[in-house]
Amino acid sequence: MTLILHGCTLLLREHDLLKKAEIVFDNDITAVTYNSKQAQKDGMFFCKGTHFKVEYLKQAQELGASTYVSEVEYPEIKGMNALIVTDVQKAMALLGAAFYEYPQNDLFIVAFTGTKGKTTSAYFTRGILQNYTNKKTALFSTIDRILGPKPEQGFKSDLTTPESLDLFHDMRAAVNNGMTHLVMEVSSQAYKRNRVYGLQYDVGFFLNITPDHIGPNEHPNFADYLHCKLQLLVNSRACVLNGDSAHFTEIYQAAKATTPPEKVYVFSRQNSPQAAMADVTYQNLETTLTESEFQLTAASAKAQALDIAGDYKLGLVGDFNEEDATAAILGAGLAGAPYQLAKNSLVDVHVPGRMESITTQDHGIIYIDYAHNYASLKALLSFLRQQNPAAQVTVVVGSPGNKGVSRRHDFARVLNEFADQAYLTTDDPGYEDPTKIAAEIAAKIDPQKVAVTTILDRQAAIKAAIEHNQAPDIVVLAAKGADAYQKVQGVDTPYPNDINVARKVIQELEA
Ligand SMILES: CC(=O)N[C@H]1[C@@H](OP(=O)(O)OP(=O)(O)OC[C@H]2O[C@@H](n3ccc(=O)[nH]c3=O)[C@H](O)[C@@H]2O)O[C@H](CO)[C@@H](O)[C@@H]1O[C@H](C)C(=O)N[C@@H](C)C(=O)N[C@H](CCC(=O)O)C(=O)O
Ligand SMILES: Nc1ncnc2c1ncn2[C@@H]1O[C@H](COP(=O)(O)OP(=O)(O)OP(=O)(O)O)[C@@H](O)[C@H]1O
Repeated sequence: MTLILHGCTLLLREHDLLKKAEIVFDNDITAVTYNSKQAQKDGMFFCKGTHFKVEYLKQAQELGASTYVSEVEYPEIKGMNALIVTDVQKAMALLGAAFYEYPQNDLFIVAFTGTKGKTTSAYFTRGILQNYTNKKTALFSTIDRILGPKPEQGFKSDLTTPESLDLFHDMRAAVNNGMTHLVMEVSSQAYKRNRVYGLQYDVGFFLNITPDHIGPNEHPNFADYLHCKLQLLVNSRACVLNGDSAHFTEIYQAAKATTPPEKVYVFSRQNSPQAAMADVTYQNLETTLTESEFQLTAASAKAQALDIAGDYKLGLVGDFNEEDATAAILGAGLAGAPYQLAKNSLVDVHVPGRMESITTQDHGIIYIDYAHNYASLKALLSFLRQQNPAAQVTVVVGSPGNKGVSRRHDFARVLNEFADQAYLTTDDPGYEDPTKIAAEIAAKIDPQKVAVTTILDRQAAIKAAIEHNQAPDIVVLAAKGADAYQKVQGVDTPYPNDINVARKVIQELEA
């Protein structure tokens, strides 16, 4: 793949991004990168980021990069073309898409944003579309990125939504691997950082929004968080909205502003206030310990045309999973997948670390779930309370360091509302002291309502919680899902994951 330098300046000018172009020699660009260590001969290097240093640009030049794109000039760098732009992230997304020859044009893209449920909905949608497309659906999720059918074409994700260059690189790889569809998660950071600038989706979902990701490295306030998320709708050819989301009026307005009404779909719970205007409603039929059954009704003519109404079964419990599954059925339906195929596919979908359960002989049921903010932990615990009114609920939980600091008090609040016992432990402490994080959670827990024990060693905390639990009581291992590491002092320290730890503890206890 090649970019012509003159073409780059034209593209940047067209988007009013180019401040200045210093062309030393007019060569073709044969590589693009933002990582100096990966720079190549005749490559284009993007100078971006909070911790950027001129040494990186020097290294890129030494490795052969001939052009740099930057918001500031580096006069000390001689013998390189310089494209000075007003926004390097936007420039990188535009030039990245051009370099990889617009792979998005060869993919039907279903995109999800929302505070909660992106990964689950993406997995459900892909589960259906894999059968509909004969295994030609790629996935860009928080858990993993799957670019093709072979095991080596999938890997663990570092970000929910990758940097633009990685995004377009991976889309191109997916197309080259024969993929025709892509299901992807779009984080608010992706818009804040222009990782998806210029990208259009065939179907864009707004699942829900509650305060989260507000802090020094993320969003300055809730208004900014909502604004970033709404951008997804402006860039979607068809929009699907959860009518039960907070801020629905603003969400609906954003969708209507740029998408014709016949391409805007609303879904809601059947008994919700928005049901009257919803195109699709859903209601629970039956829930067991491991399965839930629900019914989807198509109210409007455009929803009926999709052929998705009927009864469905999920191998995952939790009323929030029915919400995510309804979204997925609509997304797959808009891609063409009909009812029977969706029904048969959905029942088999497994989402790593989301509502996994282990039924023990003597120690009750253990639930492992990724709930890691107020809204998701509340959704999880209120559901389990409602399903098991006679059970005592023990929660093993910690809160991360250096981000989402408000979660500490939020966790205390939700534990006060729904738990009987809490084991406070370690969860990605980063550069903070986990003892201090646990103490901050504990300080807001009402000891009259919740018995608190702090055990920083996560495996030991899980063991203690399960050991002391008896049927019909429940243990919830919250917030880490299937994470296979703890982030400690900037290092991803291997951790066997909560599911494996729980299995091992139960095996030892019941041997
Ligand atoms: C705040 C944020 O979005 N930061 C991301 C951003 O960092 P940055 O652009 O500031 O880059 P930096 O780390 O300061 O490094 C500066 C630059 O020097 C380059 N470099 C560095 C070293 C070197 O030797 N040579 C070199 O060229 C780096 O490649 C980089 O381009 O670009 C990096 C990739 O280049 C990301 O890894 C990093 O994500 C950080 C780790 C992160 O945690 N981001 C979170 C907040 C995030 O994006 N989360 C969302 C989900 C949350 C949500 O729902 O909003 C996500 O999509 O994952
Ligand atoms: N629709 C929903 N509403 C509220 N909570 C949900 C919903 N769907 C899932 N959850 C809860 O949130 C947790 C995370 O779900 P999921 O990974 O699908 O969300 P996400 O949007 O990808 O989250 P994150 O951005 O934190 O990675 C689940 O383990 C579950 O407890």
